[in-house]
Amino acid sequence: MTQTAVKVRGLAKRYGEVRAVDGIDLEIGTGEVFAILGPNGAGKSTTVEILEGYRQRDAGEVSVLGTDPGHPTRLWRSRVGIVLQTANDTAELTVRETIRHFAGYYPQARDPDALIEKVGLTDKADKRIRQLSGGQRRRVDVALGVVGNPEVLFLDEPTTGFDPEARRRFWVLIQDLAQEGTTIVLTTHYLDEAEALADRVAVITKGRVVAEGPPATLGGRAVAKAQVSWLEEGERKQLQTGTPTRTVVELTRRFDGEVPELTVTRPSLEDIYLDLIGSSSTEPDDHSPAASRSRDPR
Ligand SMILES: Nc1ncnc2c1ncn2[C@@H]1O[C@H](COP(=O)(O)OP(=O)(O)OP(=O)(O)O)[C@@H](O)[C@H]1O
Repeated sequence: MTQTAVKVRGLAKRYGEVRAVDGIDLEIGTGEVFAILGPNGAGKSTTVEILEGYRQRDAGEVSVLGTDPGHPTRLWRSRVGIVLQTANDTAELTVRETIRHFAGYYPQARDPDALIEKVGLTDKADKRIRQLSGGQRRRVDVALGVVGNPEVLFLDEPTTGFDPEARRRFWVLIQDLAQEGTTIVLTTHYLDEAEALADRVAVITKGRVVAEGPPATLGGRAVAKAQVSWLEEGERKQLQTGTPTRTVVELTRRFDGEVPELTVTRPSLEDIYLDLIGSSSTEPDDHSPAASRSRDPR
């Protein structure tokens, strides 16, 4: 890791009796894409909202770009990008008007039309926000999160409601931003998204980090046993093995060539994730604190 963009030590936050965040440590390097995974109610949004400066913590140390988000300055805010839940305060403005309007708040804003193109809304640029579909509005939200050219970008479930093509387009946008050196912190329930985008992931359950690492090696994934499966005398056979190549060689000899319906698989990120969270998922309350946040970036 080069420089540290986000540092969290012993972070804690309670809501009454609920320990939403219960001693989280994180360190995210400049330019890293970091995904926070976890079941509903695990404490992801609370953590991200504290990092964004939208929620006060009870305990712990937090630094984002060297500043405590509990005491944000105006300059710090202009260096941090946040994708808020869809708000309706610009519903009567067009996509272009909205993005131009918010670009005006930032010293080093992106070119609004280039950004509209990047999020795939060029043909909707002159439509009013209220005329857009849910997924299209979400793309406007993402555009507003990056319009200020932030050094750190926080994305809380950014692609919920996107169609598959919009998700892929969003991934390309995130990869572009990462290439430009933007540090990106995202929460997601899509494990393929974490796998495609993240350099490292942290899995949170009940307000604690239970595993952390690159998606390819998380929770011992890289050294987990492979499953070899084939068809023999009309029956599906399966074998868990740490040496799948040797097994395949033996099978090839035995069958004297092609092994019927041979597959070799290793645990997916989803398998590992489900193992990690076990039965510890907590039920969500049906409130959405983020929905009431203001979009004004000042
Ligand atoms: N404003 C609040 N008041 C009271 N309890 C809250 C509040 N916000 C969150 N909680 C509780 O804190 C816990 C963590 O919630 P949080 O929204 O951080 O989880 P999450 O991991 O983001 O969940 P999800 O995946 O469902 O968005 C949950 O038990 C939730 O019910």
